[in-house]
Amino acid sequence: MSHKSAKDFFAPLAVGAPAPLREIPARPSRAIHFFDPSNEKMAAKVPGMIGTVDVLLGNLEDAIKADNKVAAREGLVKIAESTDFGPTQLWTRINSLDSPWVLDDLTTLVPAIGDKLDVIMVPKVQGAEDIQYVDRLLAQLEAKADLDRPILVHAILETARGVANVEEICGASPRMQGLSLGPADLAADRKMKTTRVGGGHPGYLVRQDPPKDELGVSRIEAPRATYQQDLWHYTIAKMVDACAMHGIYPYYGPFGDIADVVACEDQFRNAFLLGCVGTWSLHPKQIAIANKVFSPSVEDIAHARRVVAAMGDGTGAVMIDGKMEDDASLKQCLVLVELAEKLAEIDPDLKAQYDAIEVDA
Ligand SMILES: CC(C)(COP(=O)(O)OP(=O)(O)OC[C@H]1O[C@@H](n2cnc3c(N)ncnc32)[C@H](O)[C@@H]1OP(=O)(O)O)[C@@H](O)C(=O)NCCC(=O)NCCSC(=O)C[C@H](O)C(=O)O
Ligand SMILES: [Mg+2]
Repeated sequence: MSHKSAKDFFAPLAVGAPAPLREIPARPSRAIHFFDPSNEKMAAKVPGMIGTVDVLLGNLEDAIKADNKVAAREGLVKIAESTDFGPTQLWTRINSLDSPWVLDDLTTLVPAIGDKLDVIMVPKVQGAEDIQYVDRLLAQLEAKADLDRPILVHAILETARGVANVEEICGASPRMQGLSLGPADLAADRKMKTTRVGGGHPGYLVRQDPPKDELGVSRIEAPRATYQQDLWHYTIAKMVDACAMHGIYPYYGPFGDIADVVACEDQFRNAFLLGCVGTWSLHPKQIAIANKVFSPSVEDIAHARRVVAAMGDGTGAVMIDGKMEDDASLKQCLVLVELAEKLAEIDPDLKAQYDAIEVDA
């Protein structure tokens, strides 16, 4: 595969297109809330969600019936034109690049609402060539629409080839904002034997070793604890590393068991701890879960601030509550403190909680 030379990487791909960003802003995006713009009930809820969710995403791809594709696209244009999104970002998920709808998605949305769209999510990305196609087309459309800032691109990791090519996808364009896991399509593409949209599976487990009898013979029929494992650990970790390497942002994806808010929270928290900055929300009740999980806890921020205060210039080692802290733990604490500061800028409740923390070094 040929790569652009370094000097051309940040050059606009069309005459008159806005200059690419050199750094992707770390805007809070704990929940990317999906809605169907062709569904009147859902669309009616959008204005009331502004300010309560970091990202609203008008979905045009899977979950939208073929007969409603045009209505969804037109519905999104109408909503974007008539709504002030305030602090909430507006994203869309376009149809897949091999579908009959995607060209009209892009050629309709960019001229009509390109100035309001922050990020375009591209599904089923297979490799750098998919991002480069969208990159050039967006530059042409942005130039034609006289936009003054580039629309960013987010890829969904939902094919085996996409996972294998994850690093080149992240580095394919300066528009790349981040990646999400698409566990349902990925499971199908990999021929995993599951039927769910994200989350765990009771069959994916390890079992405690068997106890032995008095002669030292293993009693394999004895009751033994089993521990369910995370089907998505490998892919999320791979995605997090690729994103971190390229200065862009990793997200978990959908959790389809809307009723199981407990397991949803667990899955989101695993992703948060591994380095993801947010997740998808498919139903209004998942927004609060995501906002809670992807905001550092007051306890973690209190501890992180103690470490920052105690470490002074950042060199050497100190003991806090019986544990050694040094440059490496300080850097972890700074990740949390900086995230808390960003979130406090847009979330007054969190700001009040973080401001109430007293640091005794
Ligand atoms: C999952 C749903 C189909 C459930 O819908 P419903 O049965 O209507 O739920 P409720 O009765 O509990 O809804 C209560 C009210 O809330 C409104 N509602 C529901 N969902 C949303 C929403 N996402 N945004 C705004 N408002 C919403 C209902 O209309 C009810 O309103 P009212 O009657 O006036 O009280 C539904 O939630 C849904 O379709 N969600 C989105 C699904 C989606 O986007 N799926 C695609 C993403 S996942 C994916 O693509 C897989 C991925 O790519 C992969 O490969 O892994
Ligand atoms: Mg999918």
